[in-house]
Amino acid sequence: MASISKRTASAQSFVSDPLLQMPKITQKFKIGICQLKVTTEKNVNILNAHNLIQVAAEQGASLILLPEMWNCPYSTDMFPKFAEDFNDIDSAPSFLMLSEVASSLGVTIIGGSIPEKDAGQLYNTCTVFGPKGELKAKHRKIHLFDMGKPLPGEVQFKESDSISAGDKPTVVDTDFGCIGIGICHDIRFPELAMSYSARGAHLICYPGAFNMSTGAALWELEQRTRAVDNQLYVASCSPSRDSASSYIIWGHSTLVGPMGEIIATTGHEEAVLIADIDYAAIQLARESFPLKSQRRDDIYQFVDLLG
Ligand SMILES: NC(=O)CC(=O)C(=O)O
Repeated sequence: MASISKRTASAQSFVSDPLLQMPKITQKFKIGICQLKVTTEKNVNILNAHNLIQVAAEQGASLILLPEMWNCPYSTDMFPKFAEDFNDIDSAPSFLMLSEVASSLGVTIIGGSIPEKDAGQLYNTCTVFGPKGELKAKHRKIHLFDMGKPLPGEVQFKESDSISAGDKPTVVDTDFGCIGIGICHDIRFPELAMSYSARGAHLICYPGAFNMSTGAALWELEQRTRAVDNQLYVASCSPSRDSASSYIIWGHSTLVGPMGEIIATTGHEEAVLIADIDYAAIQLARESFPLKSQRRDDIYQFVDLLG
């Protein structure tokens, strides 16, 4: 509890070239991706997340990623019931558990997302904790999952029925590189990934909960595209599948390398995926395909209004 008041929010770091920053960070490490089973009992979900974070750390992971909405079923009527106010940490057990387990295990946690309540609004929010349990960043999902015409056989979903959209991109400096955060539908916006790359991201983490049709069609494709276009690592983490729920989740949490290659993936059951990241692969990809210097800014330009 005492460490909470010392937390600092220091997202939004702006690094011009990730390769120049490499000596200051750990370049080779294991990521642990916890594809968690989510139930209708919040306390069960918290205990389960705690246990699987511990398993990931015991298997050597120093950076641990959780799924979108890991403390709550992915359903707009559930979000208000499971939401936590991070300004009132005594009533925010999910938030508190992440801080405490990061500190007790000495790991960095990209905390998936949970419903956050703040000033009468709800957000779909990812928190990032450093190895002393300090809150390093908070990302509120920017692009809400409001389906237009559903894909054949698909359920309709309108996230904005209960959630408000965030209004800031999030790039955070950690001991394990500069990490951009997007939540699920955020992955469909290449401009966000490009802006993270331009700010020096080595890795973009996407907690997500694609469903059976969007997952089969697009989950892997979107991750590989964001990775290869930006020549960086992409990690995704989904809840596991519950075939009895109203929104059936695809699963298949994955790590993709900077050439768009799948380094590790899993099926739809609960799993702890451990995979190696080596940022030297970013340099290799960029040496083979020096896209940055080959860009034709005289013909087209990417304008990052916040950059
Ligand atoms: N949770 C989501 O944002 C779901 C999504 O994007 C999808 O395609 O499914």
